[in-house]
Amino acid sequence: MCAMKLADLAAALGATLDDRSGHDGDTQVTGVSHQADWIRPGQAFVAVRGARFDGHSFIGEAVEAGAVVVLGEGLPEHALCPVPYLRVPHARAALADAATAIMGRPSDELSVVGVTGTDGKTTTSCLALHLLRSAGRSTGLLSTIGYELPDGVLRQPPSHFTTPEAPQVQHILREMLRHGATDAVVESSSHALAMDRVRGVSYDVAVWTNLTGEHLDFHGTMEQYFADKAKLVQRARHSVLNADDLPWFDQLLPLATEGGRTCTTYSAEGGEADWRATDVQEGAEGITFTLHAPDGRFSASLPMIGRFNVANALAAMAGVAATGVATAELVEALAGFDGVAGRMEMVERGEGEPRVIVDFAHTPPSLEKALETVRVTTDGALWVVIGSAGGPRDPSKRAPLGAVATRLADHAVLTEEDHRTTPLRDILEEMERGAREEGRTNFVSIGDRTEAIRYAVCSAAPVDTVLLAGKGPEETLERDTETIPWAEIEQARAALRVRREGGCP
Ligand SMILES: CC(=O)N[C@H]1[C@@H](OP(=O)(O)OP(=O)(O)OC[C@H]2O[C@@H](n3ccc(=O)[nH]c3=O)[C@H](O)[C@@H]2O)O[C@H](CO)[C@@H](O)[C@@H]1O[C@H](C)C(=O)N[C@@H](C)C(=O)N[C@H](CCC(=O)O)C(=O)O
Ligand SMILES: Nc1ncnc2c1ncn2[C@@H]1O[C@H](COP(=O)(O)OP(=O)(O)OP(=O)(O)O)[C@@H](O)[C@H]1O
Repeated sequence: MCAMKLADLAAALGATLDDRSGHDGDTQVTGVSHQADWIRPGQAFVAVRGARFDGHSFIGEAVEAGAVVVLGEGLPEHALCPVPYLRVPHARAALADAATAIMGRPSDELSVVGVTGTDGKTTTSCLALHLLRSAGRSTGLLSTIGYELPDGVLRQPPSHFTTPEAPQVQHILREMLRHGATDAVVESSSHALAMDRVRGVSYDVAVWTNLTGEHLDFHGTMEQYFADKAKLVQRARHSVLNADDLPWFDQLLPLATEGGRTCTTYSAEGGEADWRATDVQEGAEGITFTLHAPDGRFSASLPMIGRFNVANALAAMAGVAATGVATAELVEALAGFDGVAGRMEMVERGEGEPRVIVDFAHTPPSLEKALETVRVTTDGALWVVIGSAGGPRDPSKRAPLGAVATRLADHAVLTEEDHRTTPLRDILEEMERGAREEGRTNFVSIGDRTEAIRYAVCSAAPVDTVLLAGKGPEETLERDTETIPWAEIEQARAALRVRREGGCP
């Protein structure tokens, strides 16, 4: 177990001990958490003042669970803290620094590839993991889909995040090391970069996919969103940048090369870059292209659909090449990639059945790209089933999603997607408004997602494609205050079964 003395922890954080509670510097601190009900005996509780709660109100719960010290930006007047209180300037920074110190700075012993961007982070992370492992590197992964130690078993941290809070990040990196990892791929969300969840991770390589409007409810402006994500590039020894991602590429380039750090560039459009793709041919089962790499030209084959995956493949190859893997090896490994669950995943189908694809696209730009790319290999009509999340999630994307769905598909089925306590009718009306403003009427709204999927699968002709967008691999659906188990791929299979067995209306 990792542990450190309270006095050493205070020194490492540059913190002041509040003498109201007295203290013993020799107390062993065996871990740290921001969440009171996760505290185990001997750990430190960091009281974070958040948007919804003040962590100080959970001090009693944390101490009862065994917290030996509390860290925070200041104990409220008259508040009781029966254990030592360490005053720190920034609670989230202290959370990360404490976790990093207690876990013994695991990332210093790993070669870490970080991946950030609005779309394609998970796909690029999984591609990088596959390429590293194919090169014989013992590699771990931390990503939206969960985390993997080098044994390749997918596990879930105790909260569903792309990048969990710093104690989980540091713990998982330590576990990777304990299981013999030399390399790690860390998908790094903009929230994580903004909220110090990955402070304490020393990145060797930063991979940038792209930046489009998302999460503006949290970041406020595109400039702030960019600045938060750019932190990854500013911290890495080497960066891999997307030359097609304008205007951001031009702003990132100087940041990536500040202070003698290095960078490589890629372009899936065949533009000027170190890694380029030309002659892109999309087939029903995969894509081929000519790869122009710094050390030569190669014929590459990617067993995935979706033209944007060429960009993800280039990003992953350039990122892994920066850790010392030869291009020929990367090209060979790419051809053996199994894909990522819930991202352009094709559902098995029988004779006379439409092609059904499960995809995670849930932003207007990614939906646009998903529909455009699926269109290329669709002989008949294109159907899309799509919803938009409720609760605090960015409401400004609802109307654009309706617009994109009805403009680029022949038939759109608007439905639920984690509407939480937001009235579903309000979300659907926004999506319908977006469609109507485009002058489109090719949609129906069916609130129940199971029924919506069945309707599309039953209505589609054998030459058609049905894209089930938005849920991808997610395992739950949030309906009002209920969270129900969900598996989109099973929903798709069930709908095809209904069709096969003559159960369609
Ligand atoms: C905007 C955001 O990311 N907020 C996160 C943040 O909230 P916050 O700082 O406002 O904290 P708070 O909820 O007010 O709570 C304050 C403190 O009290 C503690 N607490 C709270 C309640 C309790 O019963 N006990 C307790 O100890 C909390 O752990 C926290 O330390 O810290 C909380 C504790 O970890 C998170 O639950 C919360 O995630 C919210 C719910 C969330 O949905 N985050 C999403 C948007 C997110 O992080 N997504 C990114 C990006 C995904 C993508 O790119 O698509 C991700 O990395 O997953
Ligand atoms: N490079 C890309 N550009 C645009 N869209 C993409 C790209 N890569 C993937 N997508 C689309 O975005 C969806 C999500 O892909 P992926 O999970 O890899 O991205 P992500 O950034 O991890 O998303 P999230 O953070 O929301 O999990 C895919 O299903 C696909 O439709």
